Order: sequence, then C-alpha cells, then structure tokens
Amino acid sequence: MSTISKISSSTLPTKYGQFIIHVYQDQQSGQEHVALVAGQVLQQENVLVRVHSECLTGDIFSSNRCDCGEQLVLAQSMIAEAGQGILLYLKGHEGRGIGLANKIHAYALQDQGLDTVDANLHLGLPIDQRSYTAAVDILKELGVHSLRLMTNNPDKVSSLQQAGLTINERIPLLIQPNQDNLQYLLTKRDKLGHFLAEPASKLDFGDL
Ligand SMILES: Nc1nc2c(ncn2[C@@H]2O[C@H](COP(=O)(O)OP(=O)(O)OP(=O)(O)O)[C@@H](O)[C@H]2O)c(=O)[nH]1
Ligand SMILES: [Zn+2]
Repeated sequence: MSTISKISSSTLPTKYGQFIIHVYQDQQSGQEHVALVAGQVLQQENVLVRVHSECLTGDIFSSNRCDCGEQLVLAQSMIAEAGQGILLYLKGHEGRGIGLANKIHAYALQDQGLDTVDANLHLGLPIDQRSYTAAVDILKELGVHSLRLMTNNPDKVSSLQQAGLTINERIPLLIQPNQDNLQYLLTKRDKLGHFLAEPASKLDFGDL
C-alpha cells in the first residue's frame, strides 16, 4: 500500500524552466513532500530523477558547510534542460533524518573538531536515518519505474533498487568544493562511501 497521497498540483514556472509541482502528504510522518516534474514521465524509460533531502541551511541560506544548495540548483537546471525529469524534495530528511536542531548541534561539534559522522554519534544519534519509502511511492504514483538517478550516494541507489525501481544509470552531482565543505566532502567519501573520486583530485588544488 502506498504511504503517500497527492494533495495538490499546479504549473510552476521557474528561472530554470517550466515544471508541474505536486504536493504529497506522507501518511506515516504527516510531512508534505514535493515533486517538480518536467515533461512527460508516465511509463517512460530512463527518467532523470533527483531525490533531494531537505537542507534548510544549504538550500535556503546558501551555507558553504555542505553541497546541498548547489546540487539542488544543478539538478533542477539539468532536468529543465533535458525537458523531462523529476526533482523530489523530501521533507523530514533534514540532517540525514535527525532534524534541524540536532544538525545544528552537530555543526557546533564539528566546529570543535569532530567530523560529520562522529558528531552524530557523539549526540547519540544515527549517522543516517533517512527513509526512501515516500520517494519510491511518489515515483510509482508518477508511473516511473526506470530511472537515471542523480546522486553521489551509494546508499540512495541501493535503497531505491531494493524497493523495486530500476536504476539504469547513476548521474554524478559534483560540486566544486570550498574551504568550508572540503573536510565534509572528504568524510562523505571516506566514511560514507560517496562517489566523490572525481572531485577528490580537484580537492587537491593547492589554493585550498
Ligand atoms: N547530521 C548531519 N546532516 C548533515 C550535515 N551536513 C548536511 N547534512 C544533511 O545531509 C542531507 C544531505 O545528505 P548528504 O549526505 O549531504 O548527501 P546525500 O543526499 O546523501 O547524497 P547526494 O544525493 O549525493 O546529495 C541533508 O538533509 C542535510 O541537511 C551534517 O554535518 N550533519
Ligand atoms: Zn546541506
């Protein structure tokens, strides 16, 4: 049984292109998730999909601590350019599922030298407690089973595959690192297995 239900839909013209916005209610958490859809996706193969975890600091306030905001813009513009695709914006994923206040606690610990993984553990919280059930159910509701997933996170790929979706390709979403997120990206690569090999060489730039 589906865990989401569609509440409302409308056109959404954006600076990147034209989308349809759908709002879904998550029956389990009560959260409102968003799907931005470009073009026709119903029963299509290899649909370009971004499953984006909410990040208030990165997505709204342009935080340099993470790569979320730039990934969001890149994904939305790539989908608009392709003329077909889906950007899912998942609420309740803030801080990899620990919530905003806890993420800010974790940031404070990172200022004292802990990395992004150890900071969560120090708080007695899981490293990552995101569920992709709502994302899977929204994609199925949109009639999409075959996709090209835009992510660097191997766990996202396997979670969607285990739920029965076919991921025909993983499209990297690589952001140029800055001084404030360099360590964070290296930790994601080394401790969480994110596919960041390509920027790793770029990370060696002498001026950082
Ligand atoms: N707990 C915690 N969460 C963080 C931190 N930095 C970013 N986040 C959250 O992590 C989530 C994004 O997860 P990431 O691990 O950066 O990337 P991902 O979504 O798994 O992978 P991509 O698909 O490649 O973007 C967002 O919800 C952010 O709010 C941090 O230092 N600690
Ligand atoms: Zn972020």
